[in-house]
Amino acid sequence: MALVSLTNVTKTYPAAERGGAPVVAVDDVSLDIEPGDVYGIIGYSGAGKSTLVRLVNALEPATSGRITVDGRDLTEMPERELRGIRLGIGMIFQQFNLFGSKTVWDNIAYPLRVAGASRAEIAARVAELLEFVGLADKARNFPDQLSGGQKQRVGIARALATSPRLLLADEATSALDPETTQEVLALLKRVNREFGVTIIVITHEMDVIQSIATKVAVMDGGRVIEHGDVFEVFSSPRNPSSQRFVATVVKGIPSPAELAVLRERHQGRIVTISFRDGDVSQASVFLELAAAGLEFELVYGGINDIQGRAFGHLTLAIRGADAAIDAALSRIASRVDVTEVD
Ligand SMILES: Nc1ncnc2c1ncn2[C@@H]1O[C@H](COP(=O)(O)OP(=O)(O)OP(=O)(O)O)[C@@H](O)[C@H]1O
Repeated sequence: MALVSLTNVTKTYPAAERGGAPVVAVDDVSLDIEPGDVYGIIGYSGAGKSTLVRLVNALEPATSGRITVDGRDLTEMPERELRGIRLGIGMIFQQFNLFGSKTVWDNIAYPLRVAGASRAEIAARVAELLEFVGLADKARNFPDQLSGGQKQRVGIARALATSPRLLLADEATSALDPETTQEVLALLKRVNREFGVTIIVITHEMDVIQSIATKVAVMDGGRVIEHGDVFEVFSSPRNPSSQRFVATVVKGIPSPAELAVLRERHQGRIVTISFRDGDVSQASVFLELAAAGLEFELVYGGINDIQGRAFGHLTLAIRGADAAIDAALSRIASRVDVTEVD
């Protein structure tokens, strides 16, 4: 059974001005998040990602549709029970949201106190979590004595205090530099693997998804326009809008401006060939072109790695008789994706 299940969920906000149109922040979204998933939700600013998280976290009610967490329907649940649901969901934020006047220890202890844990339980759990996030020596420090990465590790420890099954991370690494981002992502991976916590990661940073998510949903205008296995969605996005989004982060796809430069610099037909792990080898493509007597050079390219599986794009300038190029490309296109730039 899915841990989080959304069925035809819509969230509408009233118009900001009188007479204006209401804002449909989440539009008819259906999504299942299975136990153990690290589920990425991506999309440009305003796509509806944060709203979706607030609905799952029961901070706001959906306008229509059904949301279940752990099999329990949030839609009709009284406030008292919703509070219990919220306790079972950890949350980390871009700005960390730590209590500045409390020590690291007290920040992590806070949710346990709210949940009514005993002094001994709190002491044991906080010590365990400090050890887990590698901050045992910072217990008595205050948040403003910590680096951004350390603050987020405290945020993670606090979110895990009540042993939630689900962790929501809303732009949790967006305020961090690339190296610290990788450290925090590695910690989230451990949270998922060692504690079996299901994680929903909201981000506009595709490299975050690439490094930790197993599944991804792409949102645009409140709708989920594509979802599935990260490798599948990133290596062959089907929806034109997700293709544009993916192209901005995937290595090897020239932007329109770069293509214009390539066309100026190189003679011949410009063709991008996309490879996926397990597809045909690059060598066989080059051999095919050479066997057809065509001259070609590699003018742009890149290989991406998503959790050990590779895919990439190579752009070639090919010169020779048009008919020979057409014949070679059609043979190649029967085995890999070929896109000619016109
Ligand atoms: N409380 C609110 N009242 C009115 N409109 C809202 C409210 N919250 C969000 N919206 C609108 O809903 C849409 C989706 O916003 P949301 O914050 O969910 O997007 P997002 O994908 O998380 O964007 P970002 O990455 O910038 O946070 C936007 O048009 C936003 O202006």
